[in-house]
Amino acid sequence: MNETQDTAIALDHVSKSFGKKQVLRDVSFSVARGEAICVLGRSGTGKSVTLKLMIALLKPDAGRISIDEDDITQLERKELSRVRRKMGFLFQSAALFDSLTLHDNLALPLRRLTDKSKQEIEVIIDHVLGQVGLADDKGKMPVELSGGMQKRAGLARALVFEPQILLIDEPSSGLDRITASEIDDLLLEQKTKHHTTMVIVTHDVHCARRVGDRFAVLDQGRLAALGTPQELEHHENETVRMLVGES
Ligand SMILES: Nc1ncnc2c1ncn2[C@@H]1O[C@H](COP(=O)(O)OP(=O)(O)OP(=O)(O)O)[C@@H](O)[C@H]1O
Repeated sequence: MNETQDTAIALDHVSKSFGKKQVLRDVSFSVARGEAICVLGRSGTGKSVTLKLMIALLKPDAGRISIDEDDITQLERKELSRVRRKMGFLFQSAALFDSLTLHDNLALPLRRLTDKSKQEIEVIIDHVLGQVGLADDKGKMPVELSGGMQKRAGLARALVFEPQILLIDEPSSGLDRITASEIDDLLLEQKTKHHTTMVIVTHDVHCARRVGDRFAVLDQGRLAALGTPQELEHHENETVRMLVGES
């Protein structure tokens, strides 16, 4: 397999500004199929923006962003939907619809975006809720779910389309250490069992070390370092060493 076939996501000289503020500066890195990359960096350094660029919620000012062989910066809306269908997203808030039960939150995208039968949809919902340990909670409203359960529900919703790529922003924010580590377990299982490619933005170095194969460290909008935790522990940049070191 050549390098292109083996690459799920590639950022190639990507820059992004908002008004006069330059957020990302000439960032290039790629994520191999089945690899989990954790994006680390201080607050406001462009981690979430990087994730949003990867699903074309934002457009770069310069550079290419490829998902498999598609440069998503050049795609029309219809083509973009085809590419996005391969991807699942879990953002900081699980973003469930408050007026729908957990079951209906999962059923809605399946009804809208696929021609699956009612029965097939029920099978998928039971499967993903079982995967995240919420099999008994499908009748609950989002407000009845704890923070950890909401994260798991968000993950379940990201999984309904069996995505090849998962983009996750802060999987453990707002969770206690034990609940956070349960989320890490789910991500790890998704990676090992389903070989899902993952990009995880996190401030939680424990999560990063458990789930991430490599770290991409952003510092003031530049890619300051890319490598395994072991490779980065002795990096020349002190910010990198502090971010990847176990506290
Ligand atoms: N849509 C937007 N419009 C204007 N500025 C934005 C927009 N999105 C992000 N920014 C700015 O870009 C910068 C980087 O934001 P981003 O959310 O990527 O940071 P981050 O590294 O994820 O931070 P944190 O760790 O605090 O979540 C910030 O200064 C933010 O204010």
